[in-house]
Amino acid sequence: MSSNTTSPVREFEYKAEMKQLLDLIVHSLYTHPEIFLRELISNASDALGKARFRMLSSDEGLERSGDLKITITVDKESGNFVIEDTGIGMSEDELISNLGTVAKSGTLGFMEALKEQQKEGQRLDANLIGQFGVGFYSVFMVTDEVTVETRSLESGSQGWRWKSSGQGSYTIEPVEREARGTRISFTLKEEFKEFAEEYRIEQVIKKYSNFVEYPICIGSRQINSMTALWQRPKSELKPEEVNEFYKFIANDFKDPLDYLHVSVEGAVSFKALLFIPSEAPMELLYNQGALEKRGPQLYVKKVLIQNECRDLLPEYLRFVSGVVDTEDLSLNVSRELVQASPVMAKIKQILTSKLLGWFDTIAKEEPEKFRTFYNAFGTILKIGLNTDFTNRDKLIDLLRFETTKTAEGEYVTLKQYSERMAEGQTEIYYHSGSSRAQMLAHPNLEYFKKRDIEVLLLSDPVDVFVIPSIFEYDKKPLKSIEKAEIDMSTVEPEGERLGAEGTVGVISLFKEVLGDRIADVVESKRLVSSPVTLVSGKDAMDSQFEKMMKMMSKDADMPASKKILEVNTAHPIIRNLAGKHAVGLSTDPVVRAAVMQLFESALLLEGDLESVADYVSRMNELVEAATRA
Ligand SMILES: Nc1ncnc2c1ncn2[C@@H]1O[C@H](COP(=O)(O)OP(=O)(O)OP(=O)(O)O)[C@@H](O)[C@H]1O
Repeated sequence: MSSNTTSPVREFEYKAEMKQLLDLIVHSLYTHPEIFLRELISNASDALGKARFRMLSSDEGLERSGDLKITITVDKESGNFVIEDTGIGMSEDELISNLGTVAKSGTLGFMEALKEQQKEGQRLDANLIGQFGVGFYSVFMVTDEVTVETRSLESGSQGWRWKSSGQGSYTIEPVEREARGTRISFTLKEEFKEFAEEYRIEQVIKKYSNFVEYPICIGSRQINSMTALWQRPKSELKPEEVNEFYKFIANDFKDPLDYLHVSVEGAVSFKALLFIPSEAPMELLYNQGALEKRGPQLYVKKVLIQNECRDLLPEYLRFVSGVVDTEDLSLNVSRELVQASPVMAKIKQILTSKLLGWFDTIAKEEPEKFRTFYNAFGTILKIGLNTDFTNRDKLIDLLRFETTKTAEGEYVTLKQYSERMAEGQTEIYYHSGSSRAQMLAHPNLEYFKKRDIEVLLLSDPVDVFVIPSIFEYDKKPLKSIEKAEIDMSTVEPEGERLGAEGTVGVISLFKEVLGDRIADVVESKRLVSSPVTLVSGKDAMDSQFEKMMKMMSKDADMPASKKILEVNTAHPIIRNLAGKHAVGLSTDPVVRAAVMQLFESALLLEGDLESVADYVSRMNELVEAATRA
């Protein structure tokens, strides 16, 4: 390509603002220098998109020959780098306005952001470049001089060469250029010669531009093997292909549990391909806080804008991975603008509702799959109950519970529970504890077993935070069975109850021995076969909830709130103690030890017994007394 000798090379000065910007790019950006390649590819892909559009929308005067593609050619020895596209190209005026000035509104924002970072003493991140629409200039991070040769796709148009060292000026001259589109060439600075290695370029392409919809070739080899799957109609998606895509974007080695293809046209338009992983990712298993940083990838017009976009889904749905691609945002939108954009808010709202609907469909149509899903992500979903009030009812219907009437690992919904409640039952009962076995052994269940009333068994630690906040389902209040307020019509205990006098006596004995370790002692209506049990007062915290609070609080010595002790006045032990009291043996050490032991056994069942040593030594005293000749 020779320069046209009849036209002089014209030199242009950059404006002061532009000089400042270039200076920042050359001297201040340290992290992610590979961004330059993403930016050049993104510009090339835009240019190809515009060319395709022009070709589709007008018939005449355009050069249509050749494929729409991007070709990269490198020379390892010299560090020469060339990227060429067959896109729309630029006229002289376009070159001047596009590559010579900073007319973009994003640029000032970019400089501000860089200055902010600099103030905070951070290493400046080239990633910012893409967010502010000054992508082309990132090339000055890796080279001292750039040549752009370009020719517009209008038939018979003149070719132009633009050249700059990014210092203070650039030159433009006409050239003879046969090919349509743009060719950008430069020599890499010594420290960036890695980008003249094919493997390195391939890495960067795979990382940022794998789903650009035009071929990106190094020489004649196409690197971006996959197309933008989400852009295809759902019916054309092959499961193997979709699985491969998932593994690539989610860095998972297993196939996803399921995927959802979304295509929305209307007030906002976007396409999405979303995945439920087959297992909860490690980082989420141990740290739900990690949700905050996750999110699907955001593409704008098939160009990757953000890898983990937090604004597309509410936190409790961010275990879902995938891609969202919209035409309704501008490519050079900044992160702050993405966040504040009404487009994003709308997409988030639509996606949330689609996802919840999808989970519900899985539940109805593929119960086994739903069980796997719920076991892995149920706990995370529950976060939504206290954060997403718009979708609360949908979330409540997705909840699953084991109950006293299900087998282990079998679930019911609140709807099922409520529909099979016996006549006369007006409340939904739950019991929380650390395991199913421990919960089933609890004396507080005796009443419900005897009356054949189903009780939800909550063993997920987060349940105690979320389930009570449901308050009621289908107008039926949810009640913890350990609350003293539950209205229990008397169920017949095993054996005969004490008379009024005996009851008053034994209660006063318990009160006197236990003193301020207990809030109150009352006659139990719920116990059938156990002598005593502990319950919480109407306004007291549920004991499981209290335990969680204690675990989370720094104050490990936080005292447990006092419980109400219920005594079963038909139980032989209680009757015996009433007898001792009646004959004036309240101060007998064995009687007192027996009372204390009953109380501490109840604590033990709750998991609240503090001194096991005292408990065991008292037990030995009692055994000794019982075995005394
Ligand atoms: N390969 C190309 N072919 C045609 N025009 C190009 C090419 N590269 C850049 N341009 C033009 O130069 C302009 C400036 O590019 P630059 O990368 O600085 O910003 P941008 O592309 O608008 O923003 P961003 O890089 O964030 O998408 C582009 O908008 C485009 O008009």
